[in-house]
Amino acid sequence: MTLKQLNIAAGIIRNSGKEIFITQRDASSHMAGFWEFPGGKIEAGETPEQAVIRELQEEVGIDAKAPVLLKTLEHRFPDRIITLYFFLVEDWQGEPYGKEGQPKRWVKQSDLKAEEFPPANETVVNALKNNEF
Ligand SMILES: Nc1nc2c([nH]c(=O)n2[C@@H]2O[C@H](COP(=O)(O)OP(=O)(O)OP(=O)(O)O)[C@@H](O)[C@H]2O)c(=O)[nH]1
Ligand SMILES: [Mg+2]
Repeated sequence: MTLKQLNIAAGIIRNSGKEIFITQRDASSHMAGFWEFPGGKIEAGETPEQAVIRELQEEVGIDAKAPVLLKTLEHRFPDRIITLYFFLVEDWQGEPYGKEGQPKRWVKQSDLKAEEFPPANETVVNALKNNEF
């Protein structure tokens, strides 16, 4: 079996109070029940930046301005290999909400918990916790 290769762009939406907006993955999805930075698959012909802007419109209803690429990493799951592009979003229009009905919350950056996220997020979540970004 060949592994599925996916490219994903995700947005770390951070407000001026150093809180981050996270959403919970649907019960029927890959990594169900884990919390995530909203985002999704980069489509053919899209740059990672274009993808994160589109995904944030679709999933949380904001217009992200000037997302900044923080980190790119690859993670091998048993059934797939994903390349993740994590963008910091500190400037946007609108108020983020769970546009697809998904649970959401704002969490203080220092209170993020790596174990609430898919394993691929560990280094980024720990870097945020440690104020490296
Ligand atoms: N959005 C997002 N996906 C993540 C994160 N961490 C992580 O491992 N993933 C994985 O990356 C993939 C993201 O795909 P997705 O399901 O969000 O894709 P999508 O929004 O395009 O969904 P769709 O295909 O249902 O339309 C999933 O396999 C998910 O488990 C994260 O922080 N944010
Ligand atoms: Mg998604």
